[in-house]
Amino acid sequence: MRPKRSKSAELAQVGLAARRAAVDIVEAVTDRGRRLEDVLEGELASGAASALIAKDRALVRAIVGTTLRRKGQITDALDRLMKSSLPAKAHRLDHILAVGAAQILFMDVPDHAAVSLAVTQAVAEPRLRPFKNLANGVLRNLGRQRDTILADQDAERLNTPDWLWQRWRKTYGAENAHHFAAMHAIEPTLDITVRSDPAGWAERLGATVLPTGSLRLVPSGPIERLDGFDEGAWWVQDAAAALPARLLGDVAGMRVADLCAAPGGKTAQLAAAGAAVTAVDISAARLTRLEQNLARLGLAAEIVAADLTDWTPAAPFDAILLDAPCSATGTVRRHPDLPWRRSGAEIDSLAALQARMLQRAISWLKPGGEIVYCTCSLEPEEGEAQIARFLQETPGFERRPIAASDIGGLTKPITPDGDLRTLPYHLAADEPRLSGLDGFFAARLRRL
Ligand SMILES: C[S@@+](CC[C@H](N)C(=O)[O-])C[C@H]1O[C@@H](n2cnc3c(N)ncnc32)[C@H](O)[C@@H]1O
Repeated sequence: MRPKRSKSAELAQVGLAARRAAVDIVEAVTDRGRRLEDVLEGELASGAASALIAKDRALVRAIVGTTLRRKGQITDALDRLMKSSLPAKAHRLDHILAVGAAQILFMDVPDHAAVSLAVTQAVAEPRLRPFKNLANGVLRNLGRQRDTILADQDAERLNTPDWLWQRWRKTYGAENAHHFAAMHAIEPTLDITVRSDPAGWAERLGATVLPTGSLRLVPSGPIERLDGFDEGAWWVQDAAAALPARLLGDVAGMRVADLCAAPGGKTAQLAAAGAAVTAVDISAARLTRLEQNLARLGLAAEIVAADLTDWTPAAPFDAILLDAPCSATGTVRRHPDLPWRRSGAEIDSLAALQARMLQRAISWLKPGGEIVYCTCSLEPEEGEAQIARFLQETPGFERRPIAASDIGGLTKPITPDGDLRTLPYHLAADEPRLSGLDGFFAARLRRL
């Protein structure tokens, strides 16, 4: 007969699987530079977390998110308590300690549980076993000294790697850099774009209608189970990401190119508004997602898998949206892994690619037609400076300034030149969790 396992032993087993999965994910992101979204998807589908139920999967997400959002503070706190760094062969223990520290410092997990689960993981790995007392001592001390350590830290500065901090300080000033980083510590809400009846859907989903028309909610449970998902009434899209397509105005009946379209949030907006959309992207895998998204929403578009730097359309367009590939530094709220996987070295080459794409795209526009250029970056090279240079060097185009009425009456995200510049702390609400926007830049240009 199989020996009966006690309820608490089973719970400990589940707790352990969740922590193991969290450590695997943090290791893949920080040591191997993998994207958090991809690793999470893989782990939950077939890795250590695949057997977990929804509640425990959510715990894995929460632990990993906290470990990455608070990475700087966690490293600083552990450094204060460890006399020397670990030998290379025990490097995985750094991740086990970080995941333990995230729970002790920032999560509603009893200290003794976080400590014991970390020590159990160390004991289970022969290379780490000799360090089990160290792990135990450091994490227990962390629990004791939590308040003193946290009070002594500059959280925002620590949680932003140097490359990003220096850039933001130079462009926006230290105070703004602090404000950005403060927003990055908060797990953002779910923003969705509805096809119609925002007020009705807000009521059904318990959401708020933002001034820009997007809905904002804190979902309980998986997104696919929310009301209206299966019937294609809405799609997930940050409220800032929903603005660029709106800048094209009424596109009903127009031929519109959505360039760099996948996974299709903006394609869906344009198609839902009645445009005949040609959606172009280089990535076949991402276009498959775009196709699936459109199918769920009951929307259609011409889908083209092509590299924009050598593709040419058969006929010109009435309007174009170019959502160019970029450093994505405006999306750290939703991608807390990004600052730790990037170095900023890619920004100049991305800016050069964006300029090339923009120059090609404008030649596909009918006279009098408009193009919206946008990036989800906070870096001026990919936004303001890009457009300033474009207007200086390209005759036959003018900026059509963005007005507050184009973006639901918001005035803060409009630059003196009339471009859109959303910042992570825009759209402040009383409740921090309901505040914030991704950092987007957009400019609207007209062919004369
Ligand atoms: C910011 S994402 C687009 C997001 C999308 N517009 C949306 O709203 O869902 C940038 C896209 O550019 C695509 N891309 C990158 N280089 C490209 C190229 N040379 N030609 C076409 N697409 C490219 C990427 O595959 C990626 O899907």
